[in-house]
Amino acid sequence: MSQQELEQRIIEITASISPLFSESIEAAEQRLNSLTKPPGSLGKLEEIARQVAGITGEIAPDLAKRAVIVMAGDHGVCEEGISAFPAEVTPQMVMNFLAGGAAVNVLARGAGADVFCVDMGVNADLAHDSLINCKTRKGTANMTREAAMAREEALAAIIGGYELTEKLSREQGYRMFATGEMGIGNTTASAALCTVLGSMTPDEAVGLGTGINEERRKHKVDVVCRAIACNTPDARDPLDVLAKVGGLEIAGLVGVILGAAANRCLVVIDGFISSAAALVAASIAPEAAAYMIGSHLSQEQGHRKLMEQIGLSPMIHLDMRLGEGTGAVLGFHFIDAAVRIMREMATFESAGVSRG
Ligand SMILES: O=C(O)c1ccc[n+]([C@@H]2O[C@H](COP(=O)([O-])O)[C@@H](O)[C@H]2O)c1
Ligand SMILES: Cc1cc2nc[nH]c2cc1C
Repeated sequence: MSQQELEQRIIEITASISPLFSESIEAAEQRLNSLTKPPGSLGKLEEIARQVAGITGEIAPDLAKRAVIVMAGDHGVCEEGISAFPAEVTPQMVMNFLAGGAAVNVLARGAGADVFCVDMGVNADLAHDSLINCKTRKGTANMTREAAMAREEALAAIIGGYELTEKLSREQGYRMFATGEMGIGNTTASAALCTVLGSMTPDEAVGLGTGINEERRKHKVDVVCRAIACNTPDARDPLDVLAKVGGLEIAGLVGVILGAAANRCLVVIDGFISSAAALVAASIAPEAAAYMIGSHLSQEQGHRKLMEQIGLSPMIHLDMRLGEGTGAVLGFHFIDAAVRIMREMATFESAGVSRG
């Protein structure tokens, strides 16, 4: 596809995302109020139940087909010494995902989810039967010196994530997705996205990532400032920002989120990097935000403010900061709980319990 065709495709995708079904939200609300509990007493589970109904059009949908999509990509900005780990961990962890040994594999098995691992731009030649190849380039450029990627590359990566998600939904019946990622250096790119597209200062957006100390965090703040000064991304054009200071796996996740929303699927958002992708997706297509469900609050310091800016509230607080989709997959358990409440709870009428 030419750049013009890719741009046109994004416009079409954005236009295809519909608001939630309001009648189904009302039906869910009525059902919740008929169940044997004081109104509203199941808190966020009730909110989730209404949102699930609005997304799918069903009060208690079958969400057995669920997947976590782990997008992997490398970051040229690692040259600046912004991570506690070397860049070669990205391809090494991809092989670990494919072997089933990473945290996300374990938690996905516990939540009945399938793991799809995608090479969006790992800086290595990887070959494995189960690896989905969506590589646009071998890692981004060092964004303190030039744009992380060309606009066309960012567009192609979004479309890659979109098409994968659409295919999984339409051809294989997946109805619930978790966003996952792996990319040494990607908390730096995410912090830059939050600074330009969110209303955060670099100092608020930059955290410790995989575990740097405060002195290195200060240096990371300076790296984010230099990347923004070098590229002057246009905050009114989220695709420009994504291309200049984002990442290939982040672009892939933007596509996953848009693909889920366009196909009326739930998309459960993981930690800081996934939420940065969610911010980009909501900046491109505001209607997509209604399909997002926040999972956990990451320890990465910018995450709380980022979630607030997207309008997401985390279901769980477990002091995690791993990424991979681990928090999002745990979130599946709470969505299952909300659906089960809708399906199995007795009503005041059926149980013969008096209303207040
Ligand atoms: O999801 C999070 O909130 C999160 C917070 C800190 C680190 N990570 C993971 O750690 C890697 C990025 O950290 P860093 O320090 O290399 O920028 C990347 O692979 C992420 O999946 C993830
Ligand atoms: C080992 C390791 C596993 C990860 N998973 C996601 N990010 C990660 C970063 C490191 C360093």
